[in-house]
Amino acid sequence: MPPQHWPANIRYISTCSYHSSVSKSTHEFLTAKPDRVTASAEPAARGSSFVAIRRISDSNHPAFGQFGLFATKKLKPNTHIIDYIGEIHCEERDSDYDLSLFRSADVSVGVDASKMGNEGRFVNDYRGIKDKPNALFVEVRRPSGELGIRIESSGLIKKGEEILVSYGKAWWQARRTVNETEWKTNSKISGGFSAFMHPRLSSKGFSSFLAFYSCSRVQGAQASRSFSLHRPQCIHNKISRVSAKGVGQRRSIHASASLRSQKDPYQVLGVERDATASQIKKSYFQLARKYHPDTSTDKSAQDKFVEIQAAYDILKDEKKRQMYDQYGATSQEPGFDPNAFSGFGGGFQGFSHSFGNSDLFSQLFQGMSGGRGPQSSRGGVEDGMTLRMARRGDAPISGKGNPGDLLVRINVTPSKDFTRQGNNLYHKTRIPMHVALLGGKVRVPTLDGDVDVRVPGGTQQDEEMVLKGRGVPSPHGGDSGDLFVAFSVQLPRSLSNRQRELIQQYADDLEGRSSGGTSDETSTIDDNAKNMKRSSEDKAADLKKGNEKKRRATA
Ligand SMILES: C[S@@+](CC[C@H](N)C(=O)[O-])C[C@H]1O[C@@H](n2cnc3c(N)ncnc32)[C@H](O)[C@@H]1O
Repeated sequence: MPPQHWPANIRYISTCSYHSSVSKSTHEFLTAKPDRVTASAEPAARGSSFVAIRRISDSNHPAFGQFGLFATKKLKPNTHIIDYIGEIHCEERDSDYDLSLFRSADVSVGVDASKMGNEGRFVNDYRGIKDKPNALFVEVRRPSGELGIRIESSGLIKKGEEILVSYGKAWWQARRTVNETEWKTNSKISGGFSAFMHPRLSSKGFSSFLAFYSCSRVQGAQASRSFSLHRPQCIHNKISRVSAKGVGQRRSIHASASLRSQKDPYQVLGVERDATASQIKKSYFQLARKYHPDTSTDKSAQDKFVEIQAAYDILKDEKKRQMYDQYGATSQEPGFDPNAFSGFGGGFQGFSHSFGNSDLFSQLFQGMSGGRGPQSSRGGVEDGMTLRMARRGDAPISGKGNPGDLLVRINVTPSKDFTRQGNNLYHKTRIPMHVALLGGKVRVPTLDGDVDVRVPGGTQQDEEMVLKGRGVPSPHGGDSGDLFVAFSVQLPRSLSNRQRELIQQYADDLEGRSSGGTSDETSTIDDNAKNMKRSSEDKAADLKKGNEKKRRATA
């Protein structure tokens, strides 16, 4: 029976439902039968006994008019209040009730209670209501083996008090940002933890979010973990605010020890070297299920789970796998570049390859803030783009497992030389009138330094010349863009007498008149203007005379 105030258009369910977007292997993983039931003898999914849905009638409440979840009795700290029940799916959804359940490099699972769920869907965020939350989302393996999320009290909750959690700063930031402007162009979004899926993200935003999330998420899971944890030491896109020194220090704590101790991924996953992608995936899911720290009784489950993740990380990625096959474990080290010293790094990848092992972050910082780092400026990165550097993020809070990913949000400093459209660059160069008329050379900046460009005689104002391949390299490894050079013809503001005489001759010649005399003074722009006026008056007079002649001849 649905509880009081349950909305008629939403299905009330007491156990999670699985959407068709959840693949068989993901489903198996999410519902893994534990080797041994470790959880207490609590009900499979706690229902409504501790909570009631109430309409928010306080006009000062930010969710005024909506509903909230209230305690029906006094709840001690760490009480399992209610499970968050909804539809488990692997889709990108536009829902404010979509809680993030599990995320790996290639699957993202949410529990969405927008169309079906239980009372848990009515829990509000504490912001604007209380100083801090009194409850939190906790990930659990239910006694049935099902992976789920429940709401637990973090402190004492009085009878009648609203149960409030934290959705995570990132969720609110994303929500605000998405409402205000497009995600793509926003550079203010900081990473951070978000319990809910970010609302209304474009595909691009969504994948960025996944990456942000993977930085925060504790991998190599513990039996239960807080979903409201915000990890301030995570560094995302705020590179420009952090000193190179500070960044370097932080980084050194989490140097890629796990990478260095990497075992043969084929052996770890128990597959042949020529295994297909689906064989690898299958084996990964089997092993991940077997050694999941929540359910496995194996003492070394945690370490094995981490190894399995790391191995899969390489073998699921065609490029990484190819590199591993060719160059071995070193190829997975940060900064490894098979084409070292062979010139440009090749766009996106070149960017990450450009960092050596010594001090990745300070180099990164220099590259980013200077904006002239050869790899970053040639790498084809764009303003607002996020570079993901696998496992260069923070270490798991548990101390075990792979580090998260480092996401670097690029803020490209505008260039004074170029404007950019896609991979093409535009540069406007001034040329003197005589060069425009007679032809010549002009020095033009390019990403590789200044070059001489030949200007053809008779070049018109704003005419463009294309320097093929001198634009920005494609971040995806394709052709570089072009550099378009637009010519701006500069007219002299003043002429010497001789120059004026010559121009006059030119004008007379053009207009079929004999040359006039000159004075000894240097003409100014005003003189020129007067001359121009005079010359057009002359022209008009000539025309009049000509017409007169014509008329007479006709008559
Ligand atoms: C998971 S639902 C919570 C239940 C919701 N109040 C209802 O009646 O359906 C999340 C939505 O509740 C609202 N909400 C929750 N906490 C809020 C807060 N602190 N301030 C403003 N709105 C809040 C927002 O509209 C948000 O999208």
